[in-house]
Amino acid sequence: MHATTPGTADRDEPPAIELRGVTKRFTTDKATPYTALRDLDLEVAPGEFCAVVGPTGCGKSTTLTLVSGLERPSTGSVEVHGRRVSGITPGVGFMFQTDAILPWKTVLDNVSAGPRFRGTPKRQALDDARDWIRRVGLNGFEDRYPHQLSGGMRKRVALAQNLITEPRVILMDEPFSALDVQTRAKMSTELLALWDLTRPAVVFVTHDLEEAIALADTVVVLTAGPAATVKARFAIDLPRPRVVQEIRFEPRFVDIYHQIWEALRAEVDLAYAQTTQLSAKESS
Ligand SMILES: Nc1ncnc2c1ncn2[C@@H]1O[C@H](COP(=O)(O)OP(=O)(O)OP(=O)(O)O)[C@@H](O)[C@H]1O
Repeated sequence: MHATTPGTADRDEPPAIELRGVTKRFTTDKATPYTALRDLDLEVAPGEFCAVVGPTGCGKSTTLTLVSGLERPSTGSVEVHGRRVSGITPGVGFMFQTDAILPWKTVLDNVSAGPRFRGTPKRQALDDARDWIRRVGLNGFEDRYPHQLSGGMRKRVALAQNLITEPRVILMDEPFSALDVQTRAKMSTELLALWDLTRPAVVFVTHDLEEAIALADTVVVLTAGPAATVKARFAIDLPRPRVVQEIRFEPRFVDIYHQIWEALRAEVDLAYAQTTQLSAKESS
């Protein structure tokens, strides 16, 4: 695997995302605070698709909340496009496990809500929303309400809601984990095609190493918590465009999977051992 030249990165441009020496402690009801992350460095270039994997509870979501500005680091710095994050970061889109679409609004109103909130005139916002609804494959569903859509369709609405605002950074926390396996792979391929239209930097958190490799330019492996940090970073040299449903059968994909799994396995085992020890202690 060699270093990638992601997206449309310009040599003089600052990284899209840069975390330097980040430690994050949470205060808990116990006497000592819980250190979720320690001395974590992470850099994502403009246009780069970065997947973050690691054992359960290691701090993947916490890393995203620091980039989004929802949480502040205890020490260290977090920058987006060369600016230190303080408060909610503008120009950043989010997609989480549970979608944030409004049940009482139609698809069209959901997708146009963001631009309207930002002051785009109604007609323009509706035209742009129709364009994005078409791009995510929901032509003809503009007047449906979320409860009238399948899980995959709701994810498409959430994608359109994000992409219509043309974010330069998108943070995704297991966005497709609630979908069945086939829909999930299809959505992943569609995500790559849509990402290619505007090439935002993406940080995609997942438990699924196959999904991470199929999507990303770079896979970052975190260590088991507490005090998680970056264990290793792998550049994924699989050609694009990729069809997620098929790429996992390529011999190169299997090679890469083995290499990354070597790094990840020890952390997963450690996290598992910690959890089982903890529950044994609690039940004794
Ligand atoms: N607000 C908080 N207060 C106290 N502890 C927290 C808080 N948020 C997260 N933590 C702890 O920090 C650690 C990292 O949590 P985080 O949700 O970032 O992990 P994760 O890798 O995303 O987990 P998963 O893979 O299970 O989704 C966990 O031990 C969690 O309990």
